[in-house]
Order: sequence, then C-alpha cells, then structure tokens
Amino acid sequence: MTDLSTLAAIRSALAGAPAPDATARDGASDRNGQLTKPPGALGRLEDLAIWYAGWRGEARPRITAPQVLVFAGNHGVTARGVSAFPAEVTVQMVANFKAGGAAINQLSDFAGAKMAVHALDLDRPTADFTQGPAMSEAEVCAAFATGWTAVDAEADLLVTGEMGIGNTTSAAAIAAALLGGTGWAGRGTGVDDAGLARKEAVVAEGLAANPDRSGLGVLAALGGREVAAMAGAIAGARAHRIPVILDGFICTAAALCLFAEDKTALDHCVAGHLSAEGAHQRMLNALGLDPLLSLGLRLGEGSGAALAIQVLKGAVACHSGMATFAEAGVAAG
Ligand SMILES: O=C(O)c1ccc[n+]([C@@H]2O[C@H](COP(=O)([O-])O)[C@@H](O)[C@H]2O)c1
Ligand SMILES: Cc1cc2nc[nH]c2cc1C
Repeated sequence: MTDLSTLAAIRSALAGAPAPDATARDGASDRNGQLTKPPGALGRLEDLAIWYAGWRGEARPRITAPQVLVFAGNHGVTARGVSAFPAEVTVQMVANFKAGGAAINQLSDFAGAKMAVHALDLDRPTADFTQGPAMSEAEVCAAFATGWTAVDAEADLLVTGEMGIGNTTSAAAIAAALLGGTGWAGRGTGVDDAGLARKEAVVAEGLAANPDRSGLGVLAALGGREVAAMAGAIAGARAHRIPVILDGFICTAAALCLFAEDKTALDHCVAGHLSAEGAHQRMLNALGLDPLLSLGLRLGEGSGAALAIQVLKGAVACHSGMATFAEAGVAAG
C-alpha cells in the first residue's frame, strides 16, 4: 500500500510515477506508418493511439475496460451565496447517480465503462476557505487516498468526474492561486451577475486567507474533498499506467494541482472536452492541453470525458485493427 497519509508522503508517491514505455510507443509509431491510409490522414487520432500505446506498454493495444469515477463533496463556501442551487443538491444527485438517473449513467453505459460513485463526508462540508484552509492536512490526504484507491488496477482507461454544489468557486480559486490573474470565476450552475461578482470576491478573499502556493497546499486550502479525490485518482491511475481523460473545469483544476507539483504529472492525461465555464480554455492553455471535444457542456460528473472515451476508442480501434499496406495488398504512396 502506498503511503498517502501526509502531503510529504503524497509528494514522494508523485515523484515515483512511471514514465511511458518508449519501446511500445516506437512500435506503435512504426505500425501507424504502415496502416492503409495516407500518412497523417487520421489526424489527431494517430497521435492519440500512439500516446495510449506508450502508456499501456503495448504497440497494438485495445480498450476494453474503461472506468468512470464520480466523487462528491460539499463546500463550506456555499454559505457565501456562490451557486444557483442549494447545497442539498449534492446528496440528492448522489442518490440519482446510484439509481442510474443522471447523464453520467447514460454516457458511461454508452461508452461501455464501469461507473462508481464515491460520496466523501457529505454531512461534513469543508470549511469556508475565505476564513482559512478548506481542509486540514489529514482531511485532504484522506480524500486524495480515497481517489487513489478507487482506481481499478484492471481498468485500461479512467475518467474522473465530480458533483459538488459550490465547486466552480473552489476550482476558480485554485486556478487563481496557481496561475495568477483574475476573472477565473464563471457562471457555474447559472448564477446571475450579482452571483458572479460574489464568486470573484470570494476567490480574492480565499487567496488572501491562504498563503500556501504549492499545488497540494492549494488543493488543501481551496479545494474540496471531491477535488482532492480526483487528484488522487488521476495520480493513482498513473501508478498503474492507466491513461486518464480529464473532464471539465473542476476536474482540470484538480489536475492543475498535480501539475503545479510536477510538470510531467499529467503526461498520461488528455483533456476530454472544453467546458462552457468561461475560464476553462485559459486553464487548459496553462496546462498545454487541447480538448478532444467542444460541445458547450457545463455539467461536470465526468460527462464530457465519458463522451470522449468514444474518440479514444475509435483511435485505438483504427490503430490496432486496420490492415497494413502489405497485408491488404494496397500500393503504398
Ligand atoms: O465540469 C464543468 O466544467 C462544470 C461547469 C459548471 C458546473 N459544473 C457542475 O455544477 C456544480 C458546481 O456549480 P456551482 O454553480 O454550484 O459552483 C458541480 O456539481 C459541477 O459538477 C461543472
Ligand atoms: C441538477 C444538477 C446536476 C449536476 N450534475 C453535476 N452538477 C450538477 C448540478 C446540478 C444543480
């Protein structure tokens, strides 16, 4: 069992993360050059397949066991009027996920993925981060460990999603702390102009009340339990060489905390989609990630990333299933 009981222990676990398999990646690149298509004609699908092959350590991989993990948490900062919905919606939506009634249930089924929901201490919201850290070191580490251990070692692809009323304010505060500047707050579930102004003010207060600017320090101070669990799952997947598709604004903020610790921490990740939350593009730019889809989604739950499983499956199916020029007797150019 990996020790994740302190931030120092988590930092050591991150430092021990594996790299992709260069032999498998080169083998996949070589195979890609022999497939029955003009060079580069499958565009970004070709890069995706080669990237996936490197992480899985197989030149001709398959995707047969995607996993979708949805983490839920409650936020003390909701007391500041930062969401269009009441905090009770978090626990109510967890019941909906368990009953199969949410968008992510449909999108996971449609992608052939196994979905699980983890509700993290919903009856104990994090502290209001305008007054000091949202979580103690023990709390953030426990949430991170929940995410890390939720990853199925037998999965061959992971999507991390979340549910947490108030968490777009938390994600905006994380981005502001780690990337600087203002204007990170957006409409979330649909706040009006006054709500948006409150969010921006709450973010500024949160930064003033919490001076630590390390990735994990910011995760503890301004994140939430579901945000920490997503960071843990993203890092835990890496330990098993499981590639990850990131979801929207909140998931990307969780990933940003890992990136702030180590610039290679997201090498096993792709951005599933561009959220309609205004500052998501800016966050992706800072991470150097180019989203696979842009459909105006702003739901969370892992929904955009679950939809993007289909794109990655398509890329890997073409790569591993297509005939080569020699096999098909097609004249190469
Ligand atoms: O993933 C996104 O980009 C996204 C953008 C806006 C809202 N959300 C979802 O809406 C909730 C947070 O919104 P809010 O307004 O309560 O901060 C939370 O449950 C998220 O899953 C998610
Ligand atoms: C209904 C509802 C569903 C959600 N799913 C993710 N965030 C959400 C926020 C609301 C309000």
